[in-house]
Amino acid sequence: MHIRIGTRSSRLAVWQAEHIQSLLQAGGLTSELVLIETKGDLVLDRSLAKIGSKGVFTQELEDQLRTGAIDIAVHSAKDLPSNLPSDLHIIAFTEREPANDVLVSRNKNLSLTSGESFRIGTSSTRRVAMLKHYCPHITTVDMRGNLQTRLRKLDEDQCDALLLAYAGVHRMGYDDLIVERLPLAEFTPAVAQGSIAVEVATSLSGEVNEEIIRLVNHTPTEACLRAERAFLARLEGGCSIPSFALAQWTEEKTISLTGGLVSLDGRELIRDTFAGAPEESPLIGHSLAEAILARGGDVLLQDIRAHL
Ligand SMILES: NCc1[nH]cc(CCC(=O)O)c1CC(=O)O
Repeated sequence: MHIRIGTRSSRLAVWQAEHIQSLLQAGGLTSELVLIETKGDLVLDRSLAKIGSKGVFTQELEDQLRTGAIDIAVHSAKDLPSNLPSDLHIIAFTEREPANDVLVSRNKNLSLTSGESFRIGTSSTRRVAMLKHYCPHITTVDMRGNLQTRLRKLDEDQCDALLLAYAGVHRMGYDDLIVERLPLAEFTPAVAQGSIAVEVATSLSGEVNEEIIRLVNHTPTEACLRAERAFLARLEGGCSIPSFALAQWTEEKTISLTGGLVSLDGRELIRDTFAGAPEESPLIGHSLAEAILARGGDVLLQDIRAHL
């Protein structure tokens, strides 16, 4: 069985596709990478919120799944829209890396807790809004592009630090540049941050499906991410909305899901926690979303949509 793996061509995307490739290899499945450019890679002069449509990093890969040019598409799970078309689905999530954001800089003395003012490069509405909420002394500089491009901008002094997902920084081998790990309880990450997802067309044969799931899927991560993605789906939000959610396994083998919304100006932040059995993870996500909407999240969302 030979698998054609579709991936974006950024270094992080290729690393992730090669990671899936090695998991398949361990089970005796050979594979090759097919590099595909997406709108998110090509349009670099506008923020993701402005490009607007969900799936800016995924659409072209999904087109190739449909034509059968590739068998599976590998994505950062975070980049996948919460509502997939009915002819496509995610069959596997890799074991999640630590999900937190990290501060990356050449200056080891920088810290968000110092109260000192400095410039952080980020294009994420969630990170900008959370910084306004927790660290109003920080200024943000809009910064798109892949990890290498952002590091170059850091070195060109366009900002003093970057705020990034630990997972991507670690995968690229930049751990040495991490000057601070942000606490999950405050800087709760984006839905699905830290895991890699395998997406396929529903037409892919059952046998291949089963084998890929067996070799790649991490069941606890999957239960957590299905809860988080159900939360995001209920809010009808893509990665451009400043929402956040993190599900964790508890010692009692239940799932505890914390998540919410933050206003673009950072003034309002709504957060709540729901727990339940892993089999009910979509329900947990849905309940959390309902609670957030009922506590003022509905008005907040309207306001966010009007300003993006
Ligand atoms: N939208 C960009 C993106 N998508 C996934 C990751 C990091 C890897 C991951 O979360 O698995 C990143 C970069 C970042 O947010 O710093």
